[in-house]
Amino acid sequence: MGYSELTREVCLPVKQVANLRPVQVVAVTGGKGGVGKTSICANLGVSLARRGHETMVLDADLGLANLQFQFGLRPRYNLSHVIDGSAKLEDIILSGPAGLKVVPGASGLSHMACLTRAEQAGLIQAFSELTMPLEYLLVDTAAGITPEVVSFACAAQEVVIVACDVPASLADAYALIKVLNLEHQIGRFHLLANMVKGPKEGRRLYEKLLAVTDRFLDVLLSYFGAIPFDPQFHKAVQRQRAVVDLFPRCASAVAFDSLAAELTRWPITSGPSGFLEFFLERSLGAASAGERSQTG
Ligand SMILES: Nc1ncnc2c1ncn2[C@@H]1O[C@H](COP(=O)(O)OP(=O)(O)OP(=O)(O)O)[C@@H](O)[C@H]1O
Repeated sequence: MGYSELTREVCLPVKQVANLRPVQVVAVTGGKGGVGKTSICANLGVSLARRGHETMVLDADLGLANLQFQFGLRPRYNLSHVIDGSAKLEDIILSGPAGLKVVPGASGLSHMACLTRAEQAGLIQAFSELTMPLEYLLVDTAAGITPEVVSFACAAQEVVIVACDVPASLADAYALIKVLNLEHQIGRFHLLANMVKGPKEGRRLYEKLLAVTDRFLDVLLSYFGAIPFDPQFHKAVQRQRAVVDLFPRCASAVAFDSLAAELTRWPITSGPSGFLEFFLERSLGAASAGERSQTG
């Protein structure tokens, strides 16, 4: 099915794909630019893939995509071709390190940064058509609190907030959590502290944010973990390689491996969330299979 048909179909009831397992969809966001969302998505994705999990990363920074550069990939087709109908989603997926699947976004196309709601919905819905085996989808969002960032966060089951220990990052992280909670009823977030000096600083950063969210919002903010500031990390980014691939024993690579292990312990929430979701059919399929096994 082409993209335009999907866009037209988006308000219709979805069909169920019962035999495919649900996909854990994790949005990586943070409000402030430059806190490390893209490189975290890339390295967490490779770490999950290296642990043997079928993993895909999606560059959802629609106007200024750069996830593919983390792997030195030069895609011919990207999401803009899916949206204009000249390519299908499955045809633009690239293979990265350890078999990681990479969905390249478009760069330098201003119209991509302001998709209509129907286009955003069609894009999210297009993932439900993929029939390949998949366990994790990591969604690298743009900076800011734009309608796209909000749509992609709402379409994921888990939202990871990346923050650094600078006032602007903490303020933006709080503002994003507030908007997602008060305007979109998202109640569960995971804090990932990046570029910290050590584990204690990561935890302190979490506690600072928690003090504010506990005081003013009704949300569950859990601590995902920390990634240290690591010159090797930056070196790997400059060489367009994943740090977990290039320097697997350096401090940040070790942190990514434990974060990947931690992520695999998160329960998969299946069943409709009330929002348009990535892989909705698989989720509905799993929910109805669960009902069948309970009643059967
Ligand atoms: N833990 C770290 N140690 C050292 N450098 C880091 C670390 N995390 C990120 N960086 C560096 O910070 C810069 C910004 O990272 P990145 O592009 O991933 O951020 P971003 O949040 O995706 O940015 P944008 O909002 O522009 O999309 C990169 O040069 C990256 O190498």
